[in-house]
Amino acid sequence: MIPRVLSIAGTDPTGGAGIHADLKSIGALGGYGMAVVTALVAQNTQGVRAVHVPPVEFLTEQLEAVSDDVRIDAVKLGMLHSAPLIAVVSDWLSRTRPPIIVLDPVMVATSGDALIDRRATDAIRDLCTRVDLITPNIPELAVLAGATPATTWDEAVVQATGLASSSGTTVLLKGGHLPSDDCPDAIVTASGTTTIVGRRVPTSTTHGTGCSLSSAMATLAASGLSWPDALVRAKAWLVGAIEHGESLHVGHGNGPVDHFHELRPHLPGAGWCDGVWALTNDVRARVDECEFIRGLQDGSLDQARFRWYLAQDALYLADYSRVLARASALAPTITEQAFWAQCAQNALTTETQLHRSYLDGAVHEPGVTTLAYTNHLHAVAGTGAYAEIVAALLPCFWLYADLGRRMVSSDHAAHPYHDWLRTYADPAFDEATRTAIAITDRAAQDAGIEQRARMRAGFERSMRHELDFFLAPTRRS
Ligand SMILES: Nc1ncnc2c1ncn2[C@@H]1O[C@H](COP(=O)(O)OP(=O)(O)O)[C@@H](O)[C@H]1O
Ligand SMILES: Cc1ncc(COP(=O)(O)OP(=O)(O)O)c(N)n1
Repeated sequence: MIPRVLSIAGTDPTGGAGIHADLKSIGALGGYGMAVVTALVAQNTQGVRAVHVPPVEFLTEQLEAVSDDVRIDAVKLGMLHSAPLIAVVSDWLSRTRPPIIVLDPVMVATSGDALIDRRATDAIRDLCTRVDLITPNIPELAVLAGATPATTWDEAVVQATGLASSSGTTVLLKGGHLPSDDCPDAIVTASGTTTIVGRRVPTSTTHGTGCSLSSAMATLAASGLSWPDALVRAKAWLVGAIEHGESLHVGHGNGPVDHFHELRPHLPGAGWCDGVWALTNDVRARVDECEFIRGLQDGSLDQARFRWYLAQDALYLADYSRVLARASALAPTITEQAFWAQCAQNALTTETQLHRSYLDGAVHEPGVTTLAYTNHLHAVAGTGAYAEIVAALLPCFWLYADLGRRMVSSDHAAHPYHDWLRTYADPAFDEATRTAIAITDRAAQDAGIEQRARMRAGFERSMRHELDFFLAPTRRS
């Protein structure tokens, strides 16, 4: 039987959170989604602008319109906004008695905006005793537990166990807000904890993850899974959705996740780049953590090390430009030919202009890591087909555009590396990166299995060379 799942929540016109995320999540996990709106929220990926709450009588009308006609297998409660709305929902739950009720005690959005009336907290606490699963994030757990927000997983487990005991129900403890490299979640009852380990995806596309997880849990429980089994499945799906979020290109703040990422493998090659990008998550996490990148971002990087890096990068770009020209020569269309030719020229002009502004004009010798990277690119260009060449070229675009986009928040006119930060956060560079990704996706679509494997190997190797390139300046004595 296909579970009929009702979301009672607020809206998000950009489709990332609230009932929109709920309906997508319910559908993605095999349920039939329905929705009753509690509040209309003018929000986007950057924040909440306004909240409009229709009269409470209209909430009752909506709830009864559904329950008078449809047999409901599970209910997910999201943004309930204020005590009068909670009273209406609570009364309706007592009368209709849905078999499964999941409460996401929504209080604050990722942007920091309040989504609940301060006086409603007591009503939410009371509602906790009447549901089957509560899914608070770390700040919400602290409010419900009457404590300060946990800073460690062990502390959070203690708070969740207390909440499970006081409310007499099950708590899904979420590790998203903890400052750790991993991202565990757990099913916590008064008598024990089942932890489901998970890795943390280094991304800002996490808008609506709480809404999505709670709706997924309601849907999976209504399909017959136990809470721990439902969490294993929901978490695997959600991590994939988070990983694919960036390719949606929705908004300029914390973007949404891609709820339907599991539906796309039937498109051969489509999303190929996203797949290999995800395969290099670990390497990119090491780039983020390395001394050079941290120092570049906060301005503490030693100037001599930066100049050495730039000198190596100028040598690298001269060779990179030759390989871009080779891609242009092999391109199957005039448009792609022109695109790569333009990139080859930019590598020699726009990017090296930045280098010249910092360097003294002295001639430098390529270091071992520079030679290793350019040798790899020339080897692919010498023997590989067009698809393999563009795949090997891609990490240099994508990694710098990604770093530029994420690091620009640290930039200011007096930042010692202002020009570098500005060059790679340039929207034109981001646009060129998207074109390179689209071309590589198309090339992967036309490639056979073996050629796609070579593309993948070339992409991964280039990404490892990128990491070595950033490690080299600080490894020198
Ligand atoms: N960067 C991330 N990588 C992987 N999983 C994440 C990440 N951020 C959040 N999650 C997961 O998303 C879900 C929601 O978590 P959390 O952010 O704690 O709640 P909320 O979205 O309600 O603030 C949890 O399953 C959490 O583990
Ligand atoms: C209408 C609405 N409901 C809930 C939220 C918060 O959603 P959540 O899943 O906790 O995601 P973040 O906003 O924390 O990313 C919302 N924003 N809007």
